[in-house]
Amino acid sequence: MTLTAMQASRHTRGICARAPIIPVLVIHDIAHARPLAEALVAGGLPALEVTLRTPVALEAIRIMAEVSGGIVGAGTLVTPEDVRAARVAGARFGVSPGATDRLLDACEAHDLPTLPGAATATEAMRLLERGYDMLKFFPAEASGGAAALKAIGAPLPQITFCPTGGVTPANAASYLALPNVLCAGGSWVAPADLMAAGDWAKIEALARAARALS
Ligand SMILES: O=C(O)C(=O)C[C@H](O)[C@H](O)COP(=O)(O)O
Repeated sequence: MTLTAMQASRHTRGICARAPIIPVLVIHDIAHARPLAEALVAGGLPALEVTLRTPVALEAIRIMAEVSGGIVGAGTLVTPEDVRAARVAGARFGVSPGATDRLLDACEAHDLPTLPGAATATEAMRLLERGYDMLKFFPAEASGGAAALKAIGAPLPQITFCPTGGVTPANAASYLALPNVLCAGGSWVAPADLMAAGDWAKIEALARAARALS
């Protein structure tokens, strides 16, 4: 089967509607995969983005996909090979910092609903032309933050975004208050030091606090 862009956006929209925050995860130790996913899901954040930035990322996706209640996706999709590997590992959605036709062709061919990245009105319009209306706004803070996204939303209200990159507990609410934002991505719910310490209870508490954002 081949996924259309509109089907993909409908799917990623559903995932983004599940919780206000999608944790952006950088996993170095495969032993962290399962307890991390369990803590985040228990804290109320079911959609998890595992970035393909570490050697164990694909194996982590495989393990986390077994955690009940979670929806595990692959981040940092850059090449068609990333898409294929993410799909084989069991990723149920993809996230990319930007978008190219080759990457989107691969996502559609492999049935991987994807949240493609855009940082400008032109990039967002190109993706909309292709049928994508649920996008990642990246890098959110460096691209002007909530003010920029609000301005983009005025002429392009049909596009919904998941801002990611520099989103923190302090600024998340300013994004989530915008009508064109469904959720935001952030790495703060799974800090490297808490993961290294195996402090899953504290990570669950961070997830719970993120879940309460609106
Ligand atoms: O690798 C990817 O595809 C990404 O998704 C990049 C992430 O969006 C940012 O690295 C998250 O940024 P922070 O929340 O500021 O740490």
